[in-house]
Order: sequence, then structure tokens, then C-alpha cells
Amino acid sequence: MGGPRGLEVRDVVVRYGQRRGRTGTTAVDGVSLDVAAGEVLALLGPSGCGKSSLLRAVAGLEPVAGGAVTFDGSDLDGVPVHRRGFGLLFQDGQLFPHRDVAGNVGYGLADRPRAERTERVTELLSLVGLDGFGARPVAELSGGEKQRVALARSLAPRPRLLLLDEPLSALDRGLRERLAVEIRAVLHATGTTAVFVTHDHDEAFTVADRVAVMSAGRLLQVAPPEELWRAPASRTVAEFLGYQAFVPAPDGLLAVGPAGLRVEPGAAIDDGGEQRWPAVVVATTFRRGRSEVTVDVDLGAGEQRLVALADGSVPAVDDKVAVVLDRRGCAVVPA
Ligand SMILES: Nc1ncnc2c1ncn2[C@@H]1O[C@H](COP(=O)(O)OP(=O)(O)OP(=O)(O)O)[C@@H](O)[C@H]1O
Repeated sequence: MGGPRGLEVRDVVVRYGQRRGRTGTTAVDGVSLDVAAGEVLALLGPSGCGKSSLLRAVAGLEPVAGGAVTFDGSDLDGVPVHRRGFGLLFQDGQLFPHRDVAGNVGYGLADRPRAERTERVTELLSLVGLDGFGARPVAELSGGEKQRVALARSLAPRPRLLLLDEPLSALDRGLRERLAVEIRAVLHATGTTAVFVTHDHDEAFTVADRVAVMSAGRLLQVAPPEELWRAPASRTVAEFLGYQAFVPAPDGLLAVGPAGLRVEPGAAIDDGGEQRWPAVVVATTFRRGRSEVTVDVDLGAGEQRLVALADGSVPAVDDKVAVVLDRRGCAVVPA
């Protein structure tokens, strides 16, 4: 009957504070979602959209008010957290302060023979780039090292599903980007099925095979990163992914991405075909090998402050320039 089926979430509802005469808050409002065995799925959405509530419901930390959560075909209704065989990793890795690194990583292996435990701890420390760290007290670790230890600890008992709730959000940006790449590599190397909650689209795109975008308790779109970026299902999804402006187009709305505008020197002249708009330069920055020009421009929906790329010479602040669309940096969404 085929391989393992992984996680199935069907019409799940999570509510808080519902008492007699009070409706309470509906944090998750009928979400259905599958995560295949070995797949890494990111749950992406703004603060308060219900991502953590959904994750906690899957973990068994929050009761479901409707719908069902099943794993490999069996319903988890009434199955307590510690019987689900899932691993959990939170923003603050919650290491045991009085155990050393090896003691933390081996925590979930207490029932295994000592030799096997030692071998597994060594293997995992190597996997997360912490060879030789076993005897270190956790208090002496950096934030990034602590999260690596927490990741190793959560993977040690080979959970059938790993649930990660904003595991990188307490770290600074550079470290976050590096660790996101490492987490992806570790999850794939171990064949771990995982759900990764984040509000950061770059992080979601780095870590996940598929990204599920949530808003106000509902699922808006689920797709692999490139597909989501190329074809956002709605303006809301596009806005959340970082598309910065919207221009009416014959087949819907043209969503203008971070690389969807270019500046050209000289004030705008209408040359007939191409869409060009007059703009005023507000600031220029050089980032990641390219010049980004912040401009005030009206693309038809009122003046907005947007970012355009400069190919050639970089204009000065207060210069009048023209901005043109670069279709390669745009996507069409339904109007
Ligand atoms: N224990 C709780 N009691 C009451 N309301 C809650 C509780 N936990 C969450 N909520 C509410 O449920 C909604 C969804 O919260 P949730 O934490 O799931 O969102 P989130 O997308 O994970 O946001 P964040 O990224 O800020 O954690 C919010 O309106 C929140 O205020």
C-alpha cells in the first residue's frame, strides 16, 4: 500500500478562550495540509496568523476544536504529546543548564545502551558542526551553538516528525541565514519529515521543499519556493513575499518584486511602448554587489517609496530619474 504517508492535517480548527457566552478567538480556521515522508514544509505568515497554534495542535500541545490530525494514517486524537513520536524545537532551545552538551544531546536516549548513546551523540554533534563539544557546559555556548545543540537533541531519538517553531528568530541576521542553510542540509541528510514555522520568507525559502502561506487562521497557498515566487496566488501572498507594488495589467495585476524596477538617468519621457514613470531619488545603497536606489514614484496608485536597481551609473539624492519595469522581476496575480 505504498510508503509511509507522513502528516495529514484535515480541516483543523484551534480556538482559545471559548467559554459559556463567549466566542473566543479562532486562531486556526479550517486548515488542511499534507507533509510527505521526508519532506520539509515551512509554515509562513505574519505575526498572529495562527502558525504556532497549528504547530502546537499537531504536537498535541493544544486541543483541536475541529478536524483531524493523522500520521501515517493513524488518527492522533487523544494521543498525548510524548506518545506522538514527534520532536520539538523552539526559539529558545531550552537546553538543560546543568548538563553538558553531550548530556543535552543524549537526553532523549536514556533508555539506550551507553555505547549506542555515546555513538549517536558523537554522530549528531558532527552533523551540526560541533565535533568535540560534548564536554562543554551549555552556559559557555554562543546563541548559534545553543540552537545547534537543541537541534541535535531533538533529532537524536529519530523523531518521525520534527516541529520547529521560529528556531532562529533569537539570532542575528547573518547567523540566521547560515543556520537556515545548515538546518536544511541536516534535515535532508537525516531524511527527517519536518514542519518549520517562520515569519521570514527568506528563511522559509531557504529551508523548505514547500512553503505554506497562512493569513488570519487560513491557508492561502502551498507551493515549492520557486513556484510561490513566480506565481503568487493573490495580492496578499505577493505582498507578504516582498512584492513592493502593484500595477494593473491586462491579465490581472502586475506584482513588482524587489528586482522589478530599474532606474534610468534623466527625467521620464514617454517613448510610446515601455511603461516608464518619473521619480525622485531619496537614497542609494550598495548591497550584495548591486546598487539599490530608493525613489518616490507614482505607478498609478499614488506616490510610493519603492526600490529600483541601477544598472549603470548611480544617480544622486534628489536627482530626477525615470523608472522602468523589468518584467523578469515581476509576477502576474489575479486582480
Ligand atoms: N494561549 C492563547 N490564549 C488566547 N489567545 C491566543 C493564545 N495563543 C495564541 N492566541 C491568539 O491566537 C492567534 C494566533 O496566534 P499564534 O501564536 O498561533 O500566531 P503566530 O502566527 O504563531 O504568531 P507569532 O509569530 O506572533 O507567534 C492570535 O490572535 C493570538 O493572539
